[in-house]
Formats: sequence, C-alpha cells, structure tokens
Amino acid sequence: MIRLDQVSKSFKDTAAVKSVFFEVNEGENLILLGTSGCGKTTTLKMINRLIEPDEGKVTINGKNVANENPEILRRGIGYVMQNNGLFPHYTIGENIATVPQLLKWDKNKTQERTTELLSKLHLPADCISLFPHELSGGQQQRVGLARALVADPSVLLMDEPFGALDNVTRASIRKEFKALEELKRKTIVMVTHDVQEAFELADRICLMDKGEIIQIGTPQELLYHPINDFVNNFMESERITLEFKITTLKDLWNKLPDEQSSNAKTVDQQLSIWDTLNYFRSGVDKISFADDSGRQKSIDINTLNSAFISYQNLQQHG
Ligand SMILES: Nc1ncnc2c1ncn2[C@@H]1O[C@H](COP(=O)(O)OP(=O)(O)OP(=O)(O)O)[C@@H](O)[C@H]1O
Repeated sequence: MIRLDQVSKSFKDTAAVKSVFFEVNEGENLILLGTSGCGKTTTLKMINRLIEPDEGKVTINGKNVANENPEILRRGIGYVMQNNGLFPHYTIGENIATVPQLLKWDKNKTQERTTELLSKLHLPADCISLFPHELSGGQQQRVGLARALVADPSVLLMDEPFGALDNVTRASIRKEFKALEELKRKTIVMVTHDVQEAFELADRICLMDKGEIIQIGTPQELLYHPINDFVNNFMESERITLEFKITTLKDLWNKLPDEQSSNAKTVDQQLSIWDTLNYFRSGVDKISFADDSGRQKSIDINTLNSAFISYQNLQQHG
C-alpha cells in the first residue's frame, strides 16, 4: 500500500503540492487527474523520491521512503516517464535491460524476460536491436512500459504514459493496457490530464487543482456525486460519454426485461454501454449476455436506452 500523509512541496514561490493525503491499496489503480500545473507530476515524483517533499511522509507497505536509499528504492518501483524517456543511443534491448543490469541479472534471464515482454506488449521480437527513433511513437511508449515492468515491480508509477500519441493510437493502447494480465495485480499511480483516460482506467480518481486534492473517489462517485462545482464542471462537457464508458451491461441487469433471442450477438456482461452502442451502430440488432449465474438476457437498442435512463436516474437521485 502507498500512503501520502500531508505531503507538501514548493518551488521558490510556487506551492506545487499542498498537504496532500491519499492511500492506494494493493492492486489498485489510482489516477491523478487535473489541469496542467496542478501538481500531478510533483506528487508522483515524491513517491519514488525523484522530488523530495518539504513536509509530510510517503510510505510504501508501511516503510517510510525517506529512510530508503533512493537508487535501491527506484529499482523496486516501475516508472514510466512522460514522453517515454528512452535512451536514444541505447537499443531497445539495452533500454529494457537497464534495471536488470543494476540488479546483476545474467544475460539469459534478461533475454528471456525481454522476449516475454515484447510479445505481451505486441512488439516485434526483432525490434530488440533497433534504436528508439526507428520505432513508431506507440511502439516507443510500449518499450517504456516494458522497461518499467521488466523486474516485475509491485508498484508502478506512470506519468502521462500515452501523452505523446494521437487519439486513435492512444485509445487502442489504453484497451491493451487494461487487458494486460501483468498489470492487474500491480499497485499503480498514473498521471493524466485526459478525463476519458482517467475514467476508462481508474479504480479511483484523485482530482487535483492548484496543488490540492479536490475530490478522490471512484469514477461513479465523481460523476454522480461531485462534491462541488469544480468537479462537476471538470467533467461536464464529456459527461454522457463518461457515463456510457463506466456503466456496464452488468450494472443494467435489473433494469432489463427477461427476453431471450436465439439470433443475438453474445457479449460479456462487463462490456461497457459505450462498446455495446458501438455494436448496435455497426449493424448488430440484438445483443445477448449472461449474469454470474448464467441466466441470459437479450436486448435491442431501445431496451438498452430505457434501462440506461432508469439506471442514470437512480444514480443521480438515489
Ligand atoms: N523544478 C521545478 N521548478 C520550479 N517550479 C516547478 C518545478 N516543477 C514543477 N514546478 C511548478 O509546480 C507546479 C506543479 O507542477 P507539476 O509538473 O507537478 O504539474 P502537473 O499537474 O504535472 O502539470 P503537467 O500536466 O503540465 O505536467 C507548476 O506551477 C510548475 O510550474
């Protein structure tokens, strides 16, 4: 577990982070969200001591990071930098092997782990001998992730990991990121200024403004129970898309009629309403899914719409 206890940092006259407190549970993905300059990166870098706090305490699994050797601390924490941060004159293989070298892994172990990660991250095996500039932006981003994951750290810090990519590549890498088994058991703190990204990937979101935490909660809590106008306004222009993205067919189960159809496309109950609508848009007429006990329901776009409106009302008004 990561815990930041009343942590503050100023740069000369700029109070970048003011008395921030939060906890990230094991296996949780906390996303620091906010406009440029609100203190997200400074907060992240205080976790692995790339920046030292002026006040407050950061602990990881109960250990105060201030008492650890910073180099050894960082070897045990995966870190994906803004704009991938690859060494331009190192090959992809050498970039990924940075931490294994510090850990004195033998060549075979490093080679095996690198090959495994390249495959998991959908990178061509022969890119190992290429240099970063010979890869696309999306591929470089994946190498940055491979480098952070190579020693299988339990904590992963990510600073705008998809920041430099175009919207289409960004959306598809996000999907892969979400599906990556290797990331599911890690404790992740990730920085983004992209609201959609935060809502798609976060277990909880920490919304910041001017160095302070304004609200911290699940995507549902921020969307349906914003604590003030700032939170509400932050999401307002994208509200409907966000609602479609964070609601799943499973959430709507009780609102859907007990109908079944034999010629429906079968999907998983965890499919978001956004993705379900994309099926309807692509010409599918009926969709069928099962709950945890295997009971099936089939829906068309009209039953989906009515169920969604009824679910939305319940979230807003209780
Ligand atoms: N090394 C530094 N020296 C002086 N001021 C700094 C330094 N690092 C950050 N700041 C200031 O601290 C504030 C918070 O910066 P920080 O990088 O943490 O914000 P951010 O939310 O991550 O922004 P962005 O999304 O643009 O990266 C900003 O006003 C920034 O200008």
